[in-house]
Amino acid sequence: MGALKGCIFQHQSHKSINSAGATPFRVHLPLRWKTQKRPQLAFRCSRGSRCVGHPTVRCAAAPPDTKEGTQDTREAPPKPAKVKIEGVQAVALTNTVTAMRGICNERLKVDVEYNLKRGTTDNSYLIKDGDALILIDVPDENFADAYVGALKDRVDLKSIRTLIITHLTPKRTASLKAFLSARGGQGLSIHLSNPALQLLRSTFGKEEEGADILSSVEVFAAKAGESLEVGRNGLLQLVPSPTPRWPDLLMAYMPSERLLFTSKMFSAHVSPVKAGEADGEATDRGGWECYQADWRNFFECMLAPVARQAAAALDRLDIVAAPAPSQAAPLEAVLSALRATQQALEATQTSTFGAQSMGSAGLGVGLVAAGICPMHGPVVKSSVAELVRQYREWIQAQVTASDRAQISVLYASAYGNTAALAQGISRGITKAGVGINTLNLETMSLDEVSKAVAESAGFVIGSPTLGGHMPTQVQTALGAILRDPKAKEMPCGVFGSFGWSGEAVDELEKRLKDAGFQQAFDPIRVKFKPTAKDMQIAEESGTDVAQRVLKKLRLKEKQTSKGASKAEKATETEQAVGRLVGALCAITAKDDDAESAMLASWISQASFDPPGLSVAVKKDRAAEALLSPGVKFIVNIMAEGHERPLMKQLLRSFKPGEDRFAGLDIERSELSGCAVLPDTAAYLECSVLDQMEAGDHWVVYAEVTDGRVKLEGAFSSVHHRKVGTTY
Ligand SMILES: Cc1cc2nc3c(=O)[nH]c(=O)nc-3n(C[C@H](O)[C@H](O)[C@H](O)COP(=O)(O)O)c2cc1C
Repeated sequence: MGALKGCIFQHQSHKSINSAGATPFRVHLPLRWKTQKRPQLAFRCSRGSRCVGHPTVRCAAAPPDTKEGTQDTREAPPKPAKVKIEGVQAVALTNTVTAMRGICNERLKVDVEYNLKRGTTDNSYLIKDGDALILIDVPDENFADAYVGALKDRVDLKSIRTLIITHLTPKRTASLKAFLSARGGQGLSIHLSNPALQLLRSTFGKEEEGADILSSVEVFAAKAGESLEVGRNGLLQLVPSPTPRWPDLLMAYMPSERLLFTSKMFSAHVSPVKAGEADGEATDRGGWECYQADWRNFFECMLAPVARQAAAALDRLDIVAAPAPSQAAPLEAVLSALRATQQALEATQTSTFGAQSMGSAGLGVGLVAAGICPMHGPVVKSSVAELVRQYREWIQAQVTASDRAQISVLYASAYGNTAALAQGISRGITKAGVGINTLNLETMSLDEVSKAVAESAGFVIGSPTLGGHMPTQVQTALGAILRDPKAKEMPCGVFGSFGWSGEAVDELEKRLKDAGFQQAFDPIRVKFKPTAKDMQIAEESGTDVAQRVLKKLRLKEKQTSKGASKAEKATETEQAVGRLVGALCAITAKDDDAESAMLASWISQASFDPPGLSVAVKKDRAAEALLSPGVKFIVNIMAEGHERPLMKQLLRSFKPGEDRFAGLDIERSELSGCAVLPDTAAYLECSVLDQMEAGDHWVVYAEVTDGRVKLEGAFSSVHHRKVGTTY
């Protein structure tokens, strides 16, 4: 072993790492793996000799603690589940624009962090340019074959002369490769942002075949304010819109059709297409009422952590929603109405959202959008005004929360597993009404990390275990935190994904503990990809750390104000609201291996036929995540005189992911698998149909699909209060 200088792995398999004996090695790895298709890992042996990289070198050394040929007991990472493709559908949006979308209607367990319960679509758009065509985007690699096939059936690939790429990832370069291999590069120009161009060159362009095809393509880095000509009189304006999450994001606006191609912005992971729907049939029926929860969820996962930058990107676009069409009106009708009103709009610069013209970068005037064409989910037609207005409100709420208190979420992640946990934690923090500053340590300087922590009221730090350690970037960030005396006063937490030993999280925990830091939740250690339960724990941990931060803030505020009780301080209105009563219930919900329960009295019957009810769920409740449309849950209605043990059980504080029913004699519903609690008056099986934001709560509307009376003759337990400011 001593003679071994190092080894290059051409294939990124854990088995090969194991057989080379990763344990005594120091791993120097490019954290940009996720942006590389087949990464080469440079190892350095524990004696410090630098690895001499050569792609044909193969490491033949046996690990020191196993005999050659003995079976390796370390676990290989689970294979990612294959996404089931429904097909690729072409839908004409106008006479010149057709949406081509790859459809997946099943629940995507592989992407549990995005809560993909209603499938998703991967959209691209074909624009008629005289006799030629412009293509906007190629889909994820899962759709590559079906997509190129569908495109070939529809058009002569050679007639596509321009390709605009609004966002590029390694998985999209795979589809690009399929497209270019089928078409050839001659006579094609590609427009993309500068960061996307760098990625294209460093991945696809490095492969022999890729470099060959690319050499015949004209590639342009898009500049702000740049326009491409479309047809005789039309234009397509390109708007680079970088955010920290998507530094390469590019949007495009087509004034002649008033269509805005927004890439990831205004996307939703939901499939608006029913199975078996043919080309041209889909109309993306419905708008805000159908997809609001999906748009919101996408925003919370992807944009809430970078709200300030998202605000800047939105300002740059300065979208002015066109007057909303009636739901059934075809887009064409709206467009002609728009043509008549646009001049007036441009002259006054008054937006539909009030006098909020925010000054666009590079485009001069507000963009009148009759349709928003995103990368995922439905084309936004009837809900442009609503969606844009809500985006502004969500962003504003996030910025306001950050102004009050902010938590830094610091992480590095080579394969996205630790990143997924960071996402879950961030969601939990947002739910509690605290701002977040998410920092991918791979791309941040030490100064930026120190500044972010100094401006925060709490922090969480996450790391994968690689070669028995945390990567250098995490080590460095941890060093900066340990040196900051103010950081020691902050609620904090650690998390990370690992394969077999998981030293990184242990080390993070130990070093913070030894230095006297207060960790708000138990370390989150997840083997490879997080399950639904792991994500639940991550989310609840995020809420825990945020609530600690808020508690500290409230304590500070209390010290500066004279302390009277809530009831004494209540206004007459608040006392009057407190006269509203409800039945005392316990909601039990289950989603895959994640489960939760909560005490609830804000439940009312809301429909006779079919029977339906509404439940108000506080936004920072753990169970909130399990009450999204499509989910089943049970309302256990407590019986007068029997409520105490259940209340005692459910009102104690639980650790993230802790079993809420330990010690209770519960039964399981055959219909939903949810817990049926003992000694209740009755229970109702419910299915969530809709969700509406209502102040600091979500109002969930659910259909009652079944029910049982358990204690014949028992009265329901009623919850009385003094004021309307608490339950
Ligand atoms: C080169 C390499 C070395 C690794 N070394 C370890 C290790 O020493 N111990 C361990 O528990 N897991 C190890 N793993 C497994 C990773 O920790 C695991 O894949 C984890 O899910 C990565 O998290 P991420 O997706 O956030 O990067 C290693 C993986 C690779 C590719």
